Amino acid sequence: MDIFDRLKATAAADWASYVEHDFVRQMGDGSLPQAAFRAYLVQDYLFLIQFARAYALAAYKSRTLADMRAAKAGLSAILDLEMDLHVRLCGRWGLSPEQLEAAPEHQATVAYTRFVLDCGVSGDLLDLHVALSPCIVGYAEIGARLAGELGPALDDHPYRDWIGEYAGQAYQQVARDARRHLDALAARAMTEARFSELAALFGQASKLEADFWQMGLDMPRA
Ligand SMILES: Cc1ncc(CO)c(N)n1
Repeated sequence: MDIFDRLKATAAADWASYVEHDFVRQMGDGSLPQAAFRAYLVQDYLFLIQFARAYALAAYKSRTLADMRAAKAGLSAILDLEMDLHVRLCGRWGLSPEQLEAAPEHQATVAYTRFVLDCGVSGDLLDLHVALSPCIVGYAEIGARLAGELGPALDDHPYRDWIGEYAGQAYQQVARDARRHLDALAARAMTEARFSELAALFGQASKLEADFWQMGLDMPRA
């Protein structure tokens, strides 16, 4: 069992509230209203801008080149891979990257991103990577699960671009690397006494992910 599986098992209920959220279920069966998906995706763009800062902070907090390269990989996954999806999908709805960047941040976006940034500022590199891990590994898990359930039906599914992106080779590899790096970091920096603190951070980040999905469901109705 790697550190990620241990964290997930310890924060099992919070993890389930995230990866099995109604938003995810509705995205999978195609019943998610497009307005909810749009509201979510615009906020997710703002979320990614803050997460890019969190990876830059991880580079700053790195004392080894290996840690710095892992932070750089996270930063480029956001700037060079993931954000393209948002720009492409929002472009179809007539939204430019400038308009996305200028959108007001929802409280759920502020809460989650600033929580993670604070974990990095007040803690060390392990705290920061633990707080970041539900994001990257969770989306890889959700994407792979939905793609697996849909099989060939993914081809003409309303959310095929999103599911395909997170189930795709490139993203899956980023998540595997992030998971391996977290394990190496824990082997170096974690004491058993610290584990419950880290599990609490992990559980909190998972809850904030669930709140982020919920924001997507609630916003069009607000
Ligand atoms: C809210 C959220 N969590 C995780 C990811 C995956 O990077 C994302 N794009 N957005």
